[in-house]
Amino acid sequence: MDILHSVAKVRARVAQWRRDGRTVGLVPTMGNLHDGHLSLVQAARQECDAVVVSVFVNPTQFGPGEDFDAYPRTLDADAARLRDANVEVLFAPSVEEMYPLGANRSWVEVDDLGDYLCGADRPGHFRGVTTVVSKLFHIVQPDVAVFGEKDFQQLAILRRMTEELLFPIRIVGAPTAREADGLAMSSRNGYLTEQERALAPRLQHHLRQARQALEDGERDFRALEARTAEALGKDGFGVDYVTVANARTLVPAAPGDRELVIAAAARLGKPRLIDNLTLTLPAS
Ligand SMILES: Nc1ncnc2c1ncn2[C@@H]1O[C@H](COP(=O)(O)OP(=O)(O)OP(=O)(O)O)[C@@H](O)[C@H]1O
Ligand SMILES: CC(C)(CO)[C@@H](O)C(=O)[O-]
Ligand code: BAL
Repeated sequence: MDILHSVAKVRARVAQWRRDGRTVGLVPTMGNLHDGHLSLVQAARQECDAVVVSVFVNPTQFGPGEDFDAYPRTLDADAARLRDANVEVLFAPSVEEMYPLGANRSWVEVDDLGDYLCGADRPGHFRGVTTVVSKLFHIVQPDVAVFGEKDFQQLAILRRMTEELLFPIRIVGAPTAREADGLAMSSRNGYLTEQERALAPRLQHHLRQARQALEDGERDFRALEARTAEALGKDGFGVDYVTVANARTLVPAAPGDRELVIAAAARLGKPRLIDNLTLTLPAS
């Protein structure tokens, strides 16, 4: 595996692969890799002849007061894991390489799907994500790019961006990888104290309870959200949102919606954890 830091070197490597007739997969990450990231790499591996994983903590998707400076940067350990996974290229650019003119003035923004869920709590976040992912798409020009369903709204927004901006790239969503106790894997789980870590799976537990209630016939979505938020609060979470949403539009679900996502973001000590479950209601 090669670790490349410059846009020019990645472009040259991909051009060589293209001359050799090889297909290319891209897995964008912010590093501090865990088994969830590795499952994305496996998915890319299955689809493509050569895999690029990017590790870049993207400043433009962090809001003021968020953890840009503290975000774990563990490039040596990440490289070792990616080497074991037979990745061809690890692209680890500097901020200057990705934002050559300094303060960014050119943005890619999806003017939809961002009004609810994390978009409501993190103004500007998804504009930073779509901008940096567009840059990565232009640099690598992959056939396939893989993103996790754990970041459900991010995946929906990136699918929309890819389709509307006519990127000739197939977006693959990978299922959420979980710890044995159900907690969704996340780099930010590393911020949890031992006591918080023991509580953290309760987020998934309450989402499962909510899904069960829907399967059992609950149709008052707002009441279910309130009950779930209250249960999380009693467990010690600071709840940012619990929303039963239309899985396609991400708008809070209305009567008649059948493809649903139950999504939540909740703070537990330092980190803000997110998780979601999807379900399809039977036709009534
Ligand atoms: N548990 C997981 N299962 C599947 N995919 C995941 C999981 N966690 C993260 N991903 C995906 O990995 C990619 C890179 O995410 P990122 O580097 O932000 O990891 P993260 O663990 O989610 O970190 P953070 O704690 O910042 O949310 C994204 O597409 C994300 O959806
Ligand atoms: C897609 C991404 C790598 C863009 O910085 C980031 O938002 C993430 O890690 O999910
Ligand atoms: N996985 C989402 C990246 C972020 O929280 O900034």
